[in-house]
Amino acid sequence: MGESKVLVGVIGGSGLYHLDNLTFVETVNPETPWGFPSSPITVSRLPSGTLIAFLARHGTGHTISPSAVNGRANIAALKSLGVRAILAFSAVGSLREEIAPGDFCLPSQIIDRTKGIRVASFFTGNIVAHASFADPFSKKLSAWLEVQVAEALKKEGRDIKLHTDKTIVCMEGPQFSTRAESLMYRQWGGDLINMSVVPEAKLAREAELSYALVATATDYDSWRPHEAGVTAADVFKTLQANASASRFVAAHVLEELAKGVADGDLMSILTEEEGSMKFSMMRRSHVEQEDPSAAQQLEYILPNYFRPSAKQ
Ligand SMILES: CSC[C@H]1O[C@H](OP(=O)(O)O)[C@H](O)[C@@H]1O
Ligand SMILES: Nc1ncnc2[nH]cnc12
Repeated sequence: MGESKVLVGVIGGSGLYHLDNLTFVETVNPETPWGFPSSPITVSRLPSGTLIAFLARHGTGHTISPSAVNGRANIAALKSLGVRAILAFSAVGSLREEIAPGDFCLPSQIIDRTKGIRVASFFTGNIVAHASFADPFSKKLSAWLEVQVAEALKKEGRDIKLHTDKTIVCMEGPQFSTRAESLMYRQWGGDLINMSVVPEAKLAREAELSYALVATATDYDSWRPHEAGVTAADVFKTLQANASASRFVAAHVLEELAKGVADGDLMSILTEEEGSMKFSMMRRSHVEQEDPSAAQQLEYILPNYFRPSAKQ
């Protein structure tokens, strides 16, 4: 990898275990203070020369259930490579008639229905922080993606629809929802449902990384009257086609991002969240009770605040 840093990380979800058209550079498997990521990370070079990192959320053989994904290790490992922004892909159920299986979506809001069994923060020791999460996806990155994903889907040529500004429900799983839950999520304003975006988006925010989700619909979940409820077989039917469209979209988006960064006009998108944790921490400069091991762990993701010389 030499001196060059990896600017963008891609997290592949169900069905998306690798990307296309990239020049392989190396595979790395950093051990973070929170353990190893879900899969070794593939570092590749785009045609323009920019490096990107790819990580399979459920492992390359899809061996990790959504509740067992080590989100902290995944986010920390990507950050340790120099990544500033994450493009995450996810297979989702649709809670709306107009979002059909095969459609793409860039959500803007999350309803968290995970059950507290996933570790959802880097701040679990005696250093307390409350990250701002009103807008869970990076706004500039999502707005830029809207244009780029639409352009990519047009080029792809299969007339795939793109929806924006939607709300995604993240449930615990691994079982799918009941009909009553599915109907309730619609009443709550949910448009999509998955099992993965929490805590990934929360951890990315704590690590000051720009984060956006590219969701691809695989099914109508279980809210439609007179229709059978969703099964894994339904999801598998569209998974391969969605993954191939996602690879096409990723190739286009990453190349455009690399061009923009080289021209100097996109760096502000990649660094949108940088500095956002500065006033989120309850550290009091006159209190010397901070656990040095907690500070040392946090230095891995937030070196600007936790390098020994950076104590505020
Ligand atoms: C295979 S259906 C349920 C499974 O698919 C989605 O995974 P990902 O978000 O990683 O694409 C969903 O969140 C569930 O984990
Ligand atoms: N219906 C659904 N519920 C939760 N996660 C999903 N991923 C794909 N389809 C899903």
